[in-house]
Amino acid sequence: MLALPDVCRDSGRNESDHLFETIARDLAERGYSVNPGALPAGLADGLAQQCRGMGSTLFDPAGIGREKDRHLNGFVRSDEICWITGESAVGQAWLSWAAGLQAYLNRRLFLGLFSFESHYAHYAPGDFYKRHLDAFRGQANRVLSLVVYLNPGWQPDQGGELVLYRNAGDRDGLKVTPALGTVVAFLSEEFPHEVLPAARHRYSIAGWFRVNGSNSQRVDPPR
Ligand SMILES: O=C(O)CCC(=O)C(=O)O
Ligand SMILES: [Fe+2]
Repeated sequence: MLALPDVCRDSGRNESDHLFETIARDLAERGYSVNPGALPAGLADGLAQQCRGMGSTLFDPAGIGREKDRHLNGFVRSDEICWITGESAVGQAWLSWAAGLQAYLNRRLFLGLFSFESHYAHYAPGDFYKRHLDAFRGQANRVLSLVVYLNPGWQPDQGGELVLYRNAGDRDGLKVTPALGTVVAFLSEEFPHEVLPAARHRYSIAGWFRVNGSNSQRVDPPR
């Protein structure tokens, strides 16, 4: 078992409160927030180590869509993923950090975020995820997307950027380098985005906060 004292001792509460406030303000003003190097360093290092140490057998090819609608489509995305369930200390620290963000945003913006799901993603050199939306208005209940990057020493010429388009008509987008500790949040129904191919292995966590989608047919959360 790896010792991860920084992660467990210091959940980065004060540090994170400042970040959470920046994210809340950005979301209220423009619907997205990009924060280079903002994840508490101990947590970022622990997550970066864990996803590299897991070995490829724990990753599955990524699918498109949820539950019944899930299918594989190598034309749209070619990465592989591993859901984070909180069975390890570092997984637990991540989920508790995300729960802190959830509580903060609910207090500040009354978003009514109800559950959170997240996975590690591994893009091998050349892998990509074509332009897409994480949720469709009125259909899904994913409301806020959260991505953090786990790549120390990423160089600008190595590609692998997230391109965040400000609306359906935007063709240029805002490019985000997937460097260690960068935290990105955006409204899932509003911002099309894509992942460009990279020259090196690219590790990240992608997560989604959902509102309560329970109805007479289905009880949330689904897992
Ligand atoms: O890794 C990224 O930059 C974004 C990933 C993404 O768009 C997704 O998993 O839905
Ligand atoms: Fe996405």
